[in-house]
Parts: sequence; structure tokens; C-alpha cells
Amino acid sequence: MESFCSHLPKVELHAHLNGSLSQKVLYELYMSDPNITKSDDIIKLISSFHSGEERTLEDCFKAFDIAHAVTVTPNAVKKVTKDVICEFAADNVMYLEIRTTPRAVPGAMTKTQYIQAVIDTIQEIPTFIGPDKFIVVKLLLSVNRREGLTEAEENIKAAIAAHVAYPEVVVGVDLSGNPSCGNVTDEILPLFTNARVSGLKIALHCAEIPNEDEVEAILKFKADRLGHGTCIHPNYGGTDKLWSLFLQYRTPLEVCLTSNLKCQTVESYEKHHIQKLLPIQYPIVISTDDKAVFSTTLSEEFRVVAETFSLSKMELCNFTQKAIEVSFASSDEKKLLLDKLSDFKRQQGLL
Ligand SMILES: CNc1ncnc2c1ncn2[C@@H]1O[C@H](COP(=O)(O)O)[C@@H](O)[C@H]1O
Ligand SMILES: [Zn+2]
Repeated sequence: MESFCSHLPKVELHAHLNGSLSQKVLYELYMSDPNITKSDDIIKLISSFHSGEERTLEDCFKAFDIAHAVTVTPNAVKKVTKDVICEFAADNVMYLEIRTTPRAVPGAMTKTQYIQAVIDTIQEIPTFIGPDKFIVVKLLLSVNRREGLTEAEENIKAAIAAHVAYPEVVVGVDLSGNPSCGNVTDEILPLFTNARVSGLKIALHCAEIPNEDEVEAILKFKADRLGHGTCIHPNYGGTDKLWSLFLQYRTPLEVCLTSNLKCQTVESYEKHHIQKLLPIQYPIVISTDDKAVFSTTLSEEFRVVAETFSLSKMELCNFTQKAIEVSFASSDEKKLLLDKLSDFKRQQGLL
């Protein structure tokens, strides 16, 4: 099963850029940046970045600060983006949606330069991907709920401008950040309407922790996709009302098993809320979230779900098919990806 999961052409729809960069690149960037004063404490933190240990959700958010302390120039952002794309391609991910929060660093980088650095790298893929690999990459720009209303407004505005300039690359916006911070219901969520009317797709983190009113508002927003959805079912800190809304809308859900386990929002793989979704064929997309912080890969996530819930090879292929359908790719791109999946199934004797 491990080898099948590795060779299966996969689609990653929920990957945060600064949570996905390898510890190796993080260390290289840190050591080579003359503007950063080196300290043993930070070197220790970098070593723990990729430890893969279980930690609280709050501790996970501290891990991102490490990456953010290092990705402070457009060149660093380019290097990180390239590294992350190459690693996903090496894991046989044929389509990747990266999401990232535009970040300004006084004196070193503006938000526009940050976004441009990611877009430029995506456009340069043919120059660095190598002849035996294939990957299509899109960009979602994130709003970090912890950063407040002004930052949120700025990011949505920047996302709309980037979408107008690069409609084939910048395809969506994401709401993420520490789920215990920020006024999402009244302040941040309404801003996403502007993005929607400008043609951007909407992906929202939803119900990582219990919060009935906010989760209800997020469900009713009818995003194109939701992330996590942990605390919706009444057995998982949700309520009957939330669960019935969720079933009514059937918004595709990005499921991040290892992320949830390592942030301790679920007890074990066996008890993950995916067990409520598989029997009802709920549209789900297996995803990594932050492959470096949680020390995983997309192949590993497929293996875990296959082995924990005794899924067949065909069911794993169906995950890729569903992910293609609910991705923000163009219809031509979706057709190409479906053809690649069919080729694989034929090679495996599954067609
Ligand atoms: C663990 N579950 C999660 N829940 C919510 N937000 C998360 C997250 N994992 C990552 N992020 C969001 O992604 C940022 C890092 O990537 P970028 O700097 O944007 O590329 C984090 O600061 C956080 O806002
Ligand atoms: Zn996430």
C-alpha cells in the first residue's frame, strides 16, 4: 500500500507555504542570511520545527513564527516556494494549490513583492522541475484571522489585484490562522464577499475548535471548500444543528489527519472525524496542511487513511478524482489531470 500511495498521481489542495518548507531549506536560509543575527536558541527552534511531535494547537502556531523569521526577503520566499513545489512533485503530486499569507517586512519586502515572488516562482516551474516530473501549481492568498481587520482588508485587496493580473495562477483566497483569535463572524467573513464577486474561489478553515456561532456563519457563507471541519458533529464538540447544515450544503472538505492528530484536536487516526464522512461519501480531499511542521507527506496521509479505514486502491484513486473535481483548476486542466489518473489506473489494472 505504501508504494501504491507513493506512485498514485495525487492532488494537494490544502498546503500552507511556510508550514510546508523543509527543515533543510529553513536552516540553509537562516545560516546564509547576513541580516539575521544567529542565536543558538533559534537554531534549536529550527531543529524542533520538523520534530513531528504532538503539541498543542498553540505550540503549532509558534512553529510558524520560526519559518516567518527566516522568509523575510523576496529571494527567500522564492527559494521556499521552489523547494516546496519540488518536494510535492517528487511525491507525485500532479496538481498543487499553495496557500500563503502575504507578508510585509519593513525595509526588506512589501506584500506585493511577497506575492510576486511566489507567482514568479510558479511561472518558472518549467526551468527547475526536471524532465521526468509534472506539476500544475496554483496560488491562494490567505487572511490570517489573528492579524485583524486592516490586514484582512489589505490581503483581500491584494488577492483581487493579483487575480486580475494573473488569473491563471491566483485562483482563490483562504481564511486561516489561530482559530481562537479574531472576529471572523462580524468582521472578517464579510470581506470574503468582495473576493467572491471578483471571481476568486473561497476556501475557509472551519471548526478546528468548538465555536458554534462562528462555525454556523462559516457554513452559511457557502464557501467553495472548507478545511478541517473537526468540531461540527455533536460527538466532536459540534452540535446537531451544525451537523445538519453541513450535510445540507455538502461543501467539499479538506481533511488533514496528521495535522489534527499532532495538534491534538483529535485523539487518534481511528477516532478522526473522517470516520463520520467516509460511510456517507461526503466529498473529502486528503491533505497535508503543513507537511514540514507535522512531518508528513501526501503519500503518507493516503497510506494512513487507507490502512486505518481498510480502503481499496480504487477508493484511493477516487480521492484523487474527487480532488480534481473540487480543485480550482480550469476545465482543460481538470481534463488533463483526469487523463493522467486514467493512465495510472490502466497501468495498475484498475480500469
Ligand atoms: C494547524 N492548522 C492550521 N490552522 C489554521 N491556520 C493554519 C494552520 N496551519 C497553518 N496555518 C496558517 O498558515 C500560516 C503559515 O503559512 P504562510 O505563512 O501563510 O505561508 C500560519 O501562520 C497560519 O496562519
Ligand atoms: Zn490549514
